[in-house]
Amino acid sequence: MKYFLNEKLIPDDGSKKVLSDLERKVKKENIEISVFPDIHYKKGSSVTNGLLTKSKNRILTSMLGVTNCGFTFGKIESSELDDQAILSMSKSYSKKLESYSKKIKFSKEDISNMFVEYALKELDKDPSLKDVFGLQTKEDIEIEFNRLIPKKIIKAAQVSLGTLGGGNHFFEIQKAQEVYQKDSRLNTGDYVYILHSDSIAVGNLIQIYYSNLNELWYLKGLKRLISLSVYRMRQLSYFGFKTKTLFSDFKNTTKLIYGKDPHRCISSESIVGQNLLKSYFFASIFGEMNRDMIVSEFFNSARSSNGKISDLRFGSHSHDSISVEIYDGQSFIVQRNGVQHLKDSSLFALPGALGTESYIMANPHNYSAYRSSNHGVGRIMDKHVAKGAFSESATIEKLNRTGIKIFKVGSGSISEQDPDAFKDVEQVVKEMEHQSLGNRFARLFPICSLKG
Ligand SMILES: Nc1nc2c(ncn2[C@@H]2O[C@H](COP(=O)(O)O)[C@@H](O)[C@H]2O)c(=O)[nH]1
Ligand SMILES: [Mn+2]
Repeated sequence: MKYFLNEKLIPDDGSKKVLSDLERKVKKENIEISVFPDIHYKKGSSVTNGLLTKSKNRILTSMLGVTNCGFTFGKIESSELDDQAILSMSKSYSKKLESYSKKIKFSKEDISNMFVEYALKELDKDPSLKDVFGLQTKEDIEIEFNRLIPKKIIKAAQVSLGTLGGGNHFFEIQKAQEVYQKDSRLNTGDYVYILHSDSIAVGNLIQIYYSNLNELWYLKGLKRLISLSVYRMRQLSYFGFKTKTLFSDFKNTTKLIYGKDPHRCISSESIVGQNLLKSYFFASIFGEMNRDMIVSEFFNSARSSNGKISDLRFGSHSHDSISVEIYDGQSFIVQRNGVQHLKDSSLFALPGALGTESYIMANPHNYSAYRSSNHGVGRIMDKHVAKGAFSESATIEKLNRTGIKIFKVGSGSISEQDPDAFKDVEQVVKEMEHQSLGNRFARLFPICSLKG
């Protein structure tokens, strides 16, 4: 186990036990585990947040989730901006964003074409994936997309593209308080947006198709029974008729969807393993499409009231992923759960918590950390614990005192996001510098948050 943190940053929340169980279970599978400073326990999950696993060819099912949760961030460029203008453009965009949910805004053809265009771009950025996936041309992508992605998922994409999703997803505008490194891209007083969202409905459906359905645990009674039966039927149709791996790769397909062990592994070289990698790749593309859509809609909406305003994008980094990566000339399966894949980017976002300081960090390109860093500070209280510890009104009052303006666009709880449920950002940033995971580039403070 590789630790990129001081032990003091491991909260007393059960994560140590989860880690040792995981280590014991995967010992024989030859999987290397790295732990990052945002480590924390997540109710219902058999792994902690802040984990990266690397293996020659094993897909560890407990590390799979709704793929491409990530941060997209950049500077809002305009010569005439102040806090009031930011608040007014955010308020009008929040109304728009709220009204997007449940509306079909794109045709099936639009969605399929966007998937293919984004896939082409991704493969051009990382040409080694073309060989890994056997996707050399646009036609190859179209064939594999149609073979692996069911109509149900296209429909989900039609409805959800451009929406924020729930939970702790947010779109925040922050103001630079201090810029530590001389750089023409950012000055004190500039405004920065940070968007946190994932592949929402698309990623959720892919995750459910390729799982043993244990994630339906949170449903109760009849609802659970009905959902289980519906999804089992969908899986049987997907693996029996659409991809047919129930016949061509019976052993791995049944291990994947019926196996009880949360830490079961399947080979990435098996037929179902290959399909899984490509399906998660397409789901991950939706995460990117969606964050791009949200950001561009914000700027479109802001332009209607503010004229000259533009997006100076700093980066977009997923922190929940499964990918094939080359290290020292060899390819590996790398899975990240709450760990940002920074690749060659110069900057990355490090949000603190709602109503607290955040940072833009410079990427030290740490090869031993697989060009990765933690994706935030991490919790000291899991969501359900925070919900019990803080009332909705007490958290709102606490946030009001910080001066942040909150525009609610979803039905997520605010007390779950209470700033006191998170680790201290200064302590985490200091540790990141110590571990060569990132260097301070700019310190930010939020003006407003559009909350999912
Ligand atoms: N600025 C904000 N930062 C937040 C908020 N909620 C969480 N966080 C930070 O981001 C990561 C992301 O969490 P995860 O759900 O992807 O695990 C978390 O560790 C915090 O540091 C917020 O509302 N605003
Ligand atoms: Mn996330």
